[in-house]
Amino acid sequence: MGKTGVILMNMGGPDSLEAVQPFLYNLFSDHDIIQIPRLIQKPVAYLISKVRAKKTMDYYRVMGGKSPQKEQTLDQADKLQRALGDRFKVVVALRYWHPFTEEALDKLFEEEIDKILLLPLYPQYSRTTTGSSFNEFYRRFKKRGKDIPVVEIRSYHDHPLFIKAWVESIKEHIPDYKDHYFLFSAHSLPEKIIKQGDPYKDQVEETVKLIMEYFPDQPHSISYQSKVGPVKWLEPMTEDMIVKLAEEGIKKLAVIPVAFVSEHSETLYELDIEYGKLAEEKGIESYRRVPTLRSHPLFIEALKDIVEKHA
Ligand SMILES: C=CC1=C(C)c2cc3[nH]c(cc4nc(cc5[nH]c(cc1n2)c(C)c5CCC(=O)O)C(CCC(=O)O)=C4C)c(C)c3C=C
Ligand SMILES: [Fe+2]
Ligand SMILES: [Fe+2]
Repeated sequence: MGKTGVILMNMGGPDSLEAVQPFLYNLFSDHDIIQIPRLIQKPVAYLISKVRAKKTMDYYRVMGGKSPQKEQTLDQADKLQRALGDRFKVVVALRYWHPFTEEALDKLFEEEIDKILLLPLYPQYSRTTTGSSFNEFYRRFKKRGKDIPVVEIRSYHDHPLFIKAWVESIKEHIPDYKDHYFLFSAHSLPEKIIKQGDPYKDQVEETVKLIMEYFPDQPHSISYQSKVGPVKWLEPMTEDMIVKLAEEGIKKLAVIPVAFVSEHSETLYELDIEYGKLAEEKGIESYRRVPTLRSHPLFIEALKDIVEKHA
């Protein structure tokens, strides 16, 4: 009997400054994340990536020259593999930088596999993230000509252990959390995508509602970060919210990146550096950011439970 393969899926990030432009090219070439007319998508992606790379490289320079997402995802895979044991084989497929889906499949098929589970490291489903990783998987998998059943885990935004992991992590990192206002910050999305039926916003709200059941009476709100380009994205924007809260007299703010499970430019640069500075300028005295879940034991337990229930 073969093993059950588990493919952990994430976005990936540049692992050097030289990788920033090709990483951005891969991202803007993806029709699932950005709808540029197909005929011109690749040349336009090339132009945008060339222009944007300069600014994006500045973020990564400040972060030590790379995104830590790959290391953190590999660590999650390692811990999950140990938790699941030998009947499973866990591999990592990143969408826009190494290890790509093709590399993940090579590694997976070094052994006999009789079932595949697709496990995104995006707790809330969006067709721009999870949907894109699934589509990339099927394109590559089809070419292998293997007749193996595939199970999609679309989201786990409401999984009790995922919620518990956030609750414990908030308490661990901000022991005086009761004095802080909770600002849940999630990656934004173009509003058009939500109007077309993407469940992302509803699922983010559900995650927050379930976390807040453990913190009755704690003042809190949700905002969205990291808008790209000129179209309308989900609001309120995190930076506007920080200014508004400061103006309302909030002095202690805890920012909780509820849609991310590893660190990258959006947390280490945008939340910590950019918005940290903004908060200070606006008079916030305690600006604290809860780390992403990474390999928090309860998060690994959550992933293990999700895999076992789908296996
Ligand atoms: C162009 C449109 C984009 C959409 C739609 C989008 C959705 C989306 N993204 C994440 C998570 C991450 N995005 C990251 C980087 C990043 N994202 C975009 C564009 C869109 N994202 C760009 C251009 C970039 C590169 C950085 C920049 O130039 O600003 C990252 C960080 C990667 C890393 O540093 O390792 C993450 C994580 C989600 C969850 C999401 C929709 C729900
Ligand atoms: Fe993004
Ligand atoms: Fe950003």
